[in-house]
Amino acid sequence: MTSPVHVTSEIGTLKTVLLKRPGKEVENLTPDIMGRLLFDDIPYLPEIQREHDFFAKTLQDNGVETIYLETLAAEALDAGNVKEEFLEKMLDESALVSSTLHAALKEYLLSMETQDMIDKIMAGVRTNEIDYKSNALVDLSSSEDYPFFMDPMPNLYFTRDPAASMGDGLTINRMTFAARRRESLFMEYIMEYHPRFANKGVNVWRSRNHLDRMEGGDELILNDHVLAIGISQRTSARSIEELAQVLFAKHSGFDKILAIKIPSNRAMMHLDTVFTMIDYDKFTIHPGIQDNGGNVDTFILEPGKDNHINISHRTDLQNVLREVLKVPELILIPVGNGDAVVAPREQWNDGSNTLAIAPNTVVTYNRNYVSNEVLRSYGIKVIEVISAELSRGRGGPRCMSMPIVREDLKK
Ligand SMILES: NC(=[NH2+])NCCC[C@H](N)C(=O)O
Repeated sequence: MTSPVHVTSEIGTLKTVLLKRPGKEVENLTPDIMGRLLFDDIPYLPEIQREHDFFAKTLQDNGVETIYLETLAAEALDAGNVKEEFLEKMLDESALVSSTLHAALKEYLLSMETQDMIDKIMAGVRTNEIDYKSNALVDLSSSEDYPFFMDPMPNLYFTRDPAASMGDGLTINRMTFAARRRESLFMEYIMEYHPRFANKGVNVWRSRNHLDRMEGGDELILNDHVLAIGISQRTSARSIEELAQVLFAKHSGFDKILAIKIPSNRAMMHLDTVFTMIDYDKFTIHPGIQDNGGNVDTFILEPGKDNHINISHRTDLQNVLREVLKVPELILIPVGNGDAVVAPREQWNDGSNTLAIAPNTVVTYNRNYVSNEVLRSYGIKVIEVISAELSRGRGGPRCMSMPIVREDLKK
């Protein structure tokens, strides 16, 4: 039986991708909370939706099936008859102050159609939506008028992060920040109950029930044997080692992981903000992750004797990639042409966050025009999408897409 999840590279022709159309959650941001919710500005909803629809249409026009997180989530709950169970878990994870509020929100949300309930949970629940007066001391004594009972989840349109396809399976991730932690619950239920995925042999290599963090923006599938995973603000070294244990023991097909250490800061939160694969022998790179000699700390994890993991340390990333990919030459293309102003500007707007939809063909933001021209000068086919509002969330085409099926690469 072929698995409904199948991704053995970053660049194989993209067949099916998971998206989330930005909804009210991106408008439920205020200057007071946007920093905590990992936004730098507040998108204009009709425009961000128009841009996202354009992104989806671009993928469809190139033969990609687009499926939507919000739709699959509602279908999964109905198919599994688990609407109430899901809601209970979601409320448990929503930092509610009291059990009476829990009960009130449960009644409010459960009375909705499943799709409306999902959309509402994603958008957030305002305090003025239900008639509820808290008698908890924390509320009675609080001088702050916080407007939400349940916070919005504005980062959901970055479907790449809460889960990541890997071979015939995926990781469902424990997210770093509380602002995004509930997001991966949707994927857990989709894999468990949606008829497209449930009981179809999809391996969950790592579940969200871990203490250590991992996010899909750090997880790159270099080929059917080799992964690159960022040690970053969002993914810990420990979780990479834990994942390696599982992948090596369970005959996943993956027998090498390059753990690439990148600076831990907001601009470079995930490996895919500074490094993405474009072709068999080409990558984008933000020069900011290399030292003056072009070095990057890279650790190679491989299966050793008796379930041990052998780890070797290298700094010559370019050579390491050339060796593991078995290509005669390997090209690292600098975002913004490496210019001292253009590179950090375009990287900030995800100039190196390319989404390959086939070898040598990428989707990128139009605003990163310098990087796009550099890519074209290497003979790469660059398909641009509009990006004024989408980029305000600090994620690009790769972050906004979670491949479900890619064609295998020809050997
Ligand atoms: N794979 C990525 N680079 N995702 C970008 C996610 C951006 C999001 N605002 C966050 O901070 O989490």
